[in-house]
Amino acid sequence: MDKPVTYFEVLKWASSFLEEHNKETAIAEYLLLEYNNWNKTNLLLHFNKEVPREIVNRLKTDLVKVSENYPPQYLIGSCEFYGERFVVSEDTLIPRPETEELVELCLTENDLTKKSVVDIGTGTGVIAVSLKKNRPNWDVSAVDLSSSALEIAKENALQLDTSIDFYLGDALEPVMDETFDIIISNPPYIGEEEWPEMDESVRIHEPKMALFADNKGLAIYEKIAKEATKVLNEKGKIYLEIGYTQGMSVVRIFEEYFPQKVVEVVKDMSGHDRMIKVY
Ligand SMILES: C[S@@+](CC[C@H](N)C(=O)[O-])C[C@H]1O[C@@H](n2cnc3c(N)ncnc32)[C@H](O)[C@@H]1O
Repeated sequence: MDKPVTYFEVLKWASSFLEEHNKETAIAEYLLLEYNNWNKTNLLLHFNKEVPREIVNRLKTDLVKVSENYPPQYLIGSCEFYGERFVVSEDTLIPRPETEELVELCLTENDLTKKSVVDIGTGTGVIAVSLKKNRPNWDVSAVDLSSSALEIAKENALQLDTSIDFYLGDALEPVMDETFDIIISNPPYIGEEEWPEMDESVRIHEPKMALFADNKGLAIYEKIAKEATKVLNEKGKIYLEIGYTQGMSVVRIFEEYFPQKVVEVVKDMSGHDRMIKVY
């Protein structure tokens, strides 16, 4: 890789490097697109063009880190979510496509009229910011237990020109003197016993506070349910992301606290139980 190379050649070389290290070969294309701020068509149009030396060097360095299980999104420092670009850091969970489905569900079921909304465990702020972007009349609050994650969320809200009230604290505790039409959350829901099965890049590099909850990952739902009884408006709704095995357990928790409401499991695009809707 020391003599001039084309994008085609560099992609081929990077893909085989990743394959040798049991990593997804698509990461090579992802990195090249991100460095250049290109889409796939731009890359195709550059296939036979020479790659600048600084890009070859950056790719080499980054591929070594990826081979050591470092998440590529942290190398780039940002990622796309629901059509917008969000800053990410090691202090925040990397937003997942399943969470875009949670945002989509909430937007599909709720119109533009003014509503008060709270996002619990906002992380990068992806849920809160995406809702505010698409429903400018909503008053959106967001809570996180991590002050460093909250700083990233504030930066994203500012960059994406959205006004959100941020609170540092535990679940709904900082907003107990308010009431809400919608409570939404992608909380930490992994139980400690699932730890060994998790991908090393997640285990080592993503923040534990964003991943784990006690009692097989159910403790946070219990806390949210209990506190929500005090702040959810009579006709209010709750939208939650869940682990794909947790459907019935989370339904039982919310049925206990909200016996007057319907509690439903919603599947994601892969057909897994992924969300809970309380209405
Ligand atoms: C699974 S991440 C979700 C981040 C972001 N909402 C997303 O969907 O990408 C969970 C977030 O909840 C925060 N968190 C963990 N326990 C919390 C608690 N008890 N109260 C508030 N936030 C909490 C973590 O710091 C983390 O940012």
